[in-house]
Formats: sequence, structure tokens, C-alpha cells
Amino acid sequence: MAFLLKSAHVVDPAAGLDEVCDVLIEGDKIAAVAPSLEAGDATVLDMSGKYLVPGLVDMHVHLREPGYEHKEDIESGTRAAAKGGFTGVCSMPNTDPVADNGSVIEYVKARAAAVGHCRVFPSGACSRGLKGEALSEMGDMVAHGAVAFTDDGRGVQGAGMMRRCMDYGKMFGKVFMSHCQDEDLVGDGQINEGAVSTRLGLLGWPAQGEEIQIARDIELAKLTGAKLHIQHISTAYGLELVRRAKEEGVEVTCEATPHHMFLSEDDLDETYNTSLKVNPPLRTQADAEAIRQGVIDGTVDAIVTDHAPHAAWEKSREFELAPFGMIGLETSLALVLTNMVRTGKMGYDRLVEAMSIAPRRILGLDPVSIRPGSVADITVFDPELTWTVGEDGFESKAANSGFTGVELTGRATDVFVGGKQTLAGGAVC
Ligand SMILES: NC(=O)N[C@@H](CC(=O)O)C(=O)O
Ligand SMILES: [Zn+2]
Ligand SMILES: [Zn+2]
Repeated sequence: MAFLLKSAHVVDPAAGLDEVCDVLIEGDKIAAVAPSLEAGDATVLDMSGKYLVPGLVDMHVHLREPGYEHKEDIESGTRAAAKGGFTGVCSMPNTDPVADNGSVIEYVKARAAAVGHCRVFPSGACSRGLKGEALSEMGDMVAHGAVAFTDDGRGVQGAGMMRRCMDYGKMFGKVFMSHCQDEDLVGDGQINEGAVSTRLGLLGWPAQGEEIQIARDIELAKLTGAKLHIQHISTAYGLELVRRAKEEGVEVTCEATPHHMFLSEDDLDETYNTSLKVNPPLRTQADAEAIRQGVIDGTVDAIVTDHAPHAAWEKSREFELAPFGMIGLETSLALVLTNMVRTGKMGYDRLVEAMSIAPRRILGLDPVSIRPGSVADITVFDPELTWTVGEDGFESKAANSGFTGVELTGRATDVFVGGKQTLAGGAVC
């Protein structure tokens, strides 16, 4: 199958492209990129007015399969990813059974190959059963295609355990993605500790409950030489710790979510909207501003969703009993376009770095670029398309978005994965 994508505004800092041109896809590869290409036998798609970028990758996604298919499964989660403009996602291991050995990794890959609407790069647990007690089968998982290690959903509580994970696992060359949460300090904390938690009568979760483990893991990365990636960073000081470590030359990267960039504890009110209950919690407006600044200046390497679907009945409970997490795959690109690019805070090139180039680099995936010979993983979006979150439902099985009812401008229209169209005119194929 061949496609000629005509007259799109191509942005790819890795290829030095920021101009209107045509892109020819033949088979699974990009065959040509030039101002005016002949169609030949190719299907011609007019992309004028749209932006075309190297396929977006979300390196933090909970697909929930195996075990929690009532929340999401690999088909529905990757369907949501395609709708949101993604060509690939990194799946988290907090499934049932936990992805802590090669057979669960193999299962995720096989399901993704059979029913997926995008590529799935599985991550594997650091510790067996996410218990923080014994090492997972890291070598077995890597042999079956795991791209990273993480106990996401929990912090590894013991510093000695984290050290052993890093010391052993670093021989596989994969990155350690750290969910930073000191359970003793956070306890049953529900939202950020401060005036809002006091007013709403909810137990507080101090910033230090996250920052202590960020500081610890940076020190452990220095001790072991392992590659470290801080997940869903939410506080200004946590980001400052990463900034300083980078300046010192430590191999550390970090990611942030749109909800930590564009929402804050001040969005929580007496409605006790459980969609706003996330781990780590929404912080202060100053924290959100610092995270946005970090995305602009590159201290935040990657924008991720931490797409965490839950069934309606699980979220429709008392705030303290509802699980943590919100969905994000279908809103991430639009939120960044609306709040960062349209407002002039950052350019399309920075968006491509944070949502496409950096995630692949951190996970050690093959780079994708808009140039001849590259794999044809491509995202096309209309920067002028205005829509309201949730108005047509979600492709995800879940609806626990913190942005429902918000009007956004910009949306993915077409996606290609290995030359195969997975989103066409806004509809998942
Ligand atoms: N982020 C969340 O609030 N929830 C995640 C776990 C996690 O990412 O830590 C989940 O699995 O539901
Ligand atoms: Zn987490
Ligand atoms: Zn997560």
C-alpha cells in the first residue's frame, strides 16, 4: 500500500524540517519527502492546513490487560491511543498477573500484535509482584522485549532494594523508570497537603513524599551508574532536583503529564470529583507553572499521559475509596497544542521533541524521522480543529478524564504505523 500525503506542514527537528511538503509512504517506509511529488499508484490524501510529525509515543500508559479488562484492555487502550494521535505506547506492568517475567511480556506483545491499533512497548516490573522484596526476572523480560523497568503504581520502598535492582538490571542497558512515593510519609494521603486538603477534610500528601525518593534515586543512579527516569514529576522542587542532577552530568531524565501541567489542587472543590484524584496528586499552581516551564526549557524531557483508566463504578465512590488515576490518551496532544503551542509558549519543534523524539530515545527505541528510509510512523493533526472533551464519548473503556467539558483546539486526524493507516479523518481504523 502506498500513500501520498500532500501539502502538510512537516515539523521534524531531527530532520531539520519545518516547511510545507509532500510525504510518500511505500510499504512500511517513507519513500520520499519533497515539495511536489508524483502520486503514481499511491492513494493521495490532501493534508493542506495540517501538521505532519514523526509518530507520537506515550511512554507511560496503563493498558490494564491482563487482569483488569473491566477498566481497559489492549484493544481499547491502543484504540484510544490512535484516536489521540499516538503511534506507540509503553505499557505499565501493574497488571494481574504483574508483568514481572517474560511470559506476561510475551502475552502483552502477542495481544498487541493481534488486536492493537498502535505499537506497544511493554515495561516490566523491577520487583517481583511489585512488592519491593525480590528482583523480577529482568533478563527473561528483556529477552521477550521489555523496554524498561518500573514498579509504577508504587515506589520501591527500600533504598537497598532499589540499589540491587539498578546494580543487577543495568547490565541489560534499559532505563529504570521511577514512581517516587515514600509510603511511610504519604500514608493514606489523598490530595496535595496544604490549605485545600485542610478545607476539604482530606488527608494530605506532602510534596516531600515524592521529592525524597527523587533525591534518593538520583543518588542511587550516581552510585550504580544505572539510567534513571523520574515518572510523572509533579513538584517544582522535584524538578529542581532533576535539573541540578542533569547539570552534574547524572544520566537522569523525567516526564510530566498534562494534568500536572494544566490542573492544580485549586481545581478540587466540594464536588469531590474523583477524576481529579491522581497519583501523584495535583499540586499547587506554582508547581504546575514550574512543570510547564520545565517542558519549555527541556528539563522535562517527555510529555506522557499516565493514562490510568478506571470503571465508572470504581470512581463513583467516596473520594477516599476511589482509586487514583485519570485517562489521558485522547486529550494529551490537544491540551499541549491548546495551552502551550497556540499560546506561543513553545513551538511545534519542542512538542515533537517531548512527545516523539525523547520518549523513543529514553526507551532505546529505533528513531523515527520524516525522511526517506525511515519507518512510516506518522502523526497528522489539524491545529485549527475545535472540539469539546467528552462530547462524543471516549474510545477508551473509561471516562475518568479531568478535562471533560473543556474546549480544546487541535486534534489528530490521521495516523500511520509502519505505513498502515490507524486513524483516518479522525476515525480509528
Ligand atoms: N497514576 C495513577 O493515579 N494511577 C496509576 C498508577 C500510577 O501511575 O502510579 C494506576 O495504575 O491507576
Ligand atoms: Zn506512577
Ligand atoms: Zn502510571
